[in-house]
Amino acid sequence: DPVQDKRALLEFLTLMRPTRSLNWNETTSVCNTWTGVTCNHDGSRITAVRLPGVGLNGQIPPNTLSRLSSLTVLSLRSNRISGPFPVDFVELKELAFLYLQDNDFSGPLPEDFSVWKNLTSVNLSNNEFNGTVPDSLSRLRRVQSLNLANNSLSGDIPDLSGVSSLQHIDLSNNNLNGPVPSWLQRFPSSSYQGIGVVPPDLAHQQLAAAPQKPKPHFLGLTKTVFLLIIIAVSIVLLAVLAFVLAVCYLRRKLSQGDGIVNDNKLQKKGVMMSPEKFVSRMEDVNNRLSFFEGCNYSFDLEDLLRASAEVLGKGTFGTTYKAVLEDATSVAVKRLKDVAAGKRDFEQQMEIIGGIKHENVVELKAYYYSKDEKLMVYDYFSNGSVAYLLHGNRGENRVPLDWETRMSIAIGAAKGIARIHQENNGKLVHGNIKSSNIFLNSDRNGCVSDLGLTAVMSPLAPPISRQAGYRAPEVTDTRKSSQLSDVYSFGVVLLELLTGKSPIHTTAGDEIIHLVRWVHSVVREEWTAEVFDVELLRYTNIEEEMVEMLQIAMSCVVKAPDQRPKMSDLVRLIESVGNRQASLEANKPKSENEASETSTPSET
Ligand SMILES: Nc1ncnc2c1ncn2[C@@H]1O[C@H](COP(=O)(O)OP(=O)(O)OP(=O)(O)O)[C@@H](O)[C@H]1O
Repeated sequence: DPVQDKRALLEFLTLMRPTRSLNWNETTSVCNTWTGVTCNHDGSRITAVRLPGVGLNGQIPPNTLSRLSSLTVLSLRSNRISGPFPVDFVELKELAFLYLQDNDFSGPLPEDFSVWKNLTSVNLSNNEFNGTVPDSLSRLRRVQSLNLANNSLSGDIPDLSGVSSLQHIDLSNNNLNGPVPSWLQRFPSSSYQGIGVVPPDLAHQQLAAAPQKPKPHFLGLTKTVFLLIIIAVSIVLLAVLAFVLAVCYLRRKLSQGDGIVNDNKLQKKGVMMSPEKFVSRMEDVNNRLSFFEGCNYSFDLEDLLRASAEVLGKGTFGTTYKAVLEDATSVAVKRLKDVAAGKRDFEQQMEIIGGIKHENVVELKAYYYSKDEKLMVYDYFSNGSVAYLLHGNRGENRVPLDWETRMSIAIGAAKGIARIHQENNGKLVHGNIKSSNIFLNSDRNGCVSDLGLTAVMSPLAPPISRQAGYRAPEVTDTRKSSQLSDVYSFGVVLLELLTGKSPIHTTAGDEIIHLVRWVHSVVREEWTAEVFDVELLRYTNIEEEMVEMLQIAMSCVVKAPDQRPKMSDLVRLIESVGNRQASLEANKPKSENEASETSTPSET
């Protein structure tokens, strides 16, 4: 245990005396048991303290938190902390995420923000900070999100046009001088609404020039006007009261409802929930987002609920949302339905999945399990899935998916699946391989997502499942998936890459086509060339490779599972197709090489 850090936190706790009791016990392990505290890998230092809505009162005692010199995340939001911004926070040199919003801090902001070189996200909104916005903010190089809204800041808006990392800023509802600078105008207008856009001098001049009206006094009004005003005010008050009662009623319903998260909450933008209430409910049952080691995210379940969310799609196992967090990070959150496994089995499976660190497997960053909700959190892939790249955006401005990228997708996905098959003593099954679960990693190679869920879900029979086109014939329900049925599904993805067609699609005459059967029939008639995507016909010198890839794909989708190749063999085979083409290219005479490069559109 980090003894010094632990002592600093205990002193902080004793002096702050939160109204909600924390399980911070001198005799227990700070890294393993203390609520809201995270340590580094070897447990030698505390790196994150998150205490939102625990009823902290009064000023932060000096020389307590500031001794946690390895702290990167500090969240004390939604408490009743008062007093000035703690000057000794300058000691927290590693600080990257600082959340002090929704407190009663007052006084000026720190003058020199540049002492926190790693600062990535700062939220000081909803306090009573006054004074000016420090110029030193413009020297931050990593800051992505800055929220100073709803304070009493005044003076000029500093020039942050050079802070290229900035993705989100909110200066709204302060007394800052206008006009709104052009760099700020590239952000949504809500970022600067309610700041005084007229310089105070000008405002004075305008006031002086305006004819001064005598101040009305209610005793000077006629009786009828006075009565009318009273009636109007009463109606407004009644309406407000009715509204407040309705909101309270709805909130109660929600908190008693059958899930911590429901579709409405996730779909509505910026959903607010009383932090105190929410946190207590989470911690009562000791439910928190479980992050995996090495994950550099710093948000909690409440942040997820407050994030703006957009439905990406409904799949076999649930609905996936894109959530944009306060610090502008986007994550994909999969909300599972019909989980059959109990908590321990679920957690065990998540640990297996989250333990896989491979460039061709989409990393599970965190998960959440409660009786009513099961969530999985991944990085968000802004380019969309392979399904989107192949079948989406078929309009005029479609960017064709070139052959090299298709090969990189195939090789990457094959390596990812082969890696998954090594896990859990060589027994782990992906169970849901399809093009919407394959993305492009930073090297533009395929990487696979959504693995290992069949083991924890209720069984799904073929007619219900949307996996139909990818499912091997022997799989009668999803729980019977095997590594060899993964090979079949991967073969269907290869066919998709080669033909550009979805696994089940309809023709112009509404005939339903099953891709595997269609390819078989075309090949049987020896019209092999007909199967390939017309988009690929623009490239020269790739026919041989395409035919070899077609043979590999066909070997995966044979009916008898034991005649299918293993994933490790497939990696070798597909790589040899790619490598051979590369070496052919390299051995060509220079002029020829220049004239016709593989996967370069021909000049037709
Ligand atoms: N990490 C992610 N980043 C971006 N988009 C994603 C991410 N994960 C999933 N999606 C997209 O969200 C949509 C819904 O995904 P989801 O996995 O819930 O369903 P699916 O892939 O259609 O079916 P299944 O549940 O059988 O996998 C799909 O279009 C998928 O490509």
